[in-house]
Amino acid sequence: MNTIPKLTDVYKTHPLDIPTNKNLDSFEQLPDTYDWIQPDSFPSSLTDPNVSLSDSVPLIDLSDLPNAPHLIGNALKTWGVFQVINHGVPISLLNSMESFTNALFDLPSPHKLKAARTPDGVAGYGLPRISTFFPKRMWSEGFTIVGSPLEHFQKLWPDEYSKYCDLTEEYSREMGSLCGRLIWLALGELGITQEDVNWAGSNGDFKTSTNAVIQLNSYPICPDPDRAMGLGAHTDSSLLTILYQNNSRGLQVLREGNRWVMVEPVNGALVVQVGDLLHILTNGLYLSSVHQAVVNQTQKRISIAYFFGPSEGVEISPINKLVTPTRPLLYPTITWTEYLRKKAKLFNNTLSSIRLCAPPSGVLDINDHSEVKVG
Ligand SMILES: C=C1C[C@]23C[C@H]1CC[C@H]2[C@@]12CCC[C@@](C)(C(=O)O1)[C@H]2[C@@H]3C(=O)O
Ligand SMILES: O=C(O)CCC(=O)C(=O)O
Ligand SMILES: [Fe+2]
Repeated sequence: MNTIPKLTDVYKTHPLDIPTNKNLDSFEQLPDTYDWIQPDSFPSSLTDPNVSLSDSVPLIDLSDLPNAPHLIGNALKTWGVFQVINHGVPISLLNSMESFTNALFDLPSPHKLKAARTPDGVAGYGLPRISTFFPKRMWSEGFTIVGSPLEHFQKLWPDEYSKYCDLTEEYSREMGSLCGRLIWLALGELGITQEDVNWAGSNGDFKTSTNAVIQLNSYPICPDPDRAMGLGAHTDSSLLTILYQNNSRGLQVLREGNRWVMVEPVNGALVVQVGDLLHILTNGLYLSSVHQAVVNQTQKRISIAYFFGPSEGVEISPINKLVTPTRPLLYPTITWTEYLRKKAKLFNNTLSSIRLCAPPSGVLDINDHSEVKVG
C-alpha cells in the first residue's frame, strides 16, 4: 500500500539551509545584502502619480446579503483578493493573536533559534523558504505552524506554552470555518454545488479534508524602506489565504499584472486571497493573487497568514463543470504536497509549468513577474 506523504515531510527530498537574519533592529544603515535597489519593475500607487488611487482592493461586508456572494465572485475573478468585514471572527481573538505574535518575535534571537526550522522541515522560526529565489535578503522573520505547535512552544515558553497552544488552536478553528463559508460562497457564484466537490466531506464542511498552516510574519523598522523588501512577490500555494494585518500598511497586490496596489488597512478587516490551488480548482477562473510585503521606517509590522488547503490525500483538479469547449482543461490533478514540492523548485513558474494549454485571456501569467531586477 502506498503511504500518503505528510505535509510536514514535503521538503525532506529538497532540504535547504537558509541562514536566519541577524537582529535587524541593530542596523542604522541598510546593509548591501538587503538592498534590492528596485524592488520591482512595476509602478506603485504610493510612488507613481499615474497610478490611480481610486483603484483599491474591494472591501466586502459579509453581512451584506444578498449582495456579498456576487461581490466576492467578482473580486476573485478580477483581483484574486478582497478585504472582508463582519466576518464573524471575534476581534478580541485577533487582538490576542497579535499580542502573542509580538511576544514571540520580541524574544531574544538566541531564544527564538531554539525553535528554528530545520533545513528539511516546514514548521518553526526562520526566513520563509522563498527567500532563496531572490538575490537579496528579505527584511523580515517568520514563524510557521503546521499541526500542533506544542514542541516548539515548549522550547520558547517552558511555563506558558499551553495557553499559546490553545490560542493558536482557537484561531485555526475560527479561520477554518470562515474559509469554509467563503469557499462555498465563492464556488456558488460559479454555479458549483456540494455535489461537484466530492472531497469536501459529507456535509461540505471540509473538516476532515483540509489542513492549515499558520505563518506569523514580522517586519522590523527599516532604515531605508524604499530599497528593502519585507517579503518578495509571490502567490500562495493554498486554496485560500486569510491574512490579518491589523492597522499596518505593507501588503501590496499586483493589479492586472502591471502595477502594485497597497491593501489599505481597515480596522478589524481580514484580507482574503486566492491561492494557486483554488485557481486550479476553478480552472483558472479565480486569479491567484500575486502579492508582496514592503517595510517602513516608523513602526514595526506583523502579519498573520492562515493558509487553508486540502488534506494530504486530497487530489485537486479543475471542477468538471468549469471545463467547457471555450474553456478547456487548464491544469492536471495534483495534491497540496505534490504542488509544494514543485513550488520548492520552480517558485513563481510552478503554475505555468503544469498548465496543459495556453490560458484564456484574463488568466494572469505570473511567469512574467517572477524576475526581480536588482542593480
Ligand atoms: C504550506 C505552505 C505554504 C507556504 C509553504 C508551506 C509552509 C510555509 C508557507 C509560506 C509562508 C510565507 C510565504 C510562502 C510563499 C513561503 O515561502 O512559505 C508560503 C508558502 C506558500 O504558500 O507557498
Ligand atoms: O505580511 C504580509 O502582508 C504578507 C504575508 C504573506 O504574503 C504571506 O505570509 O504569505
Ligand atoms: Fe503570501
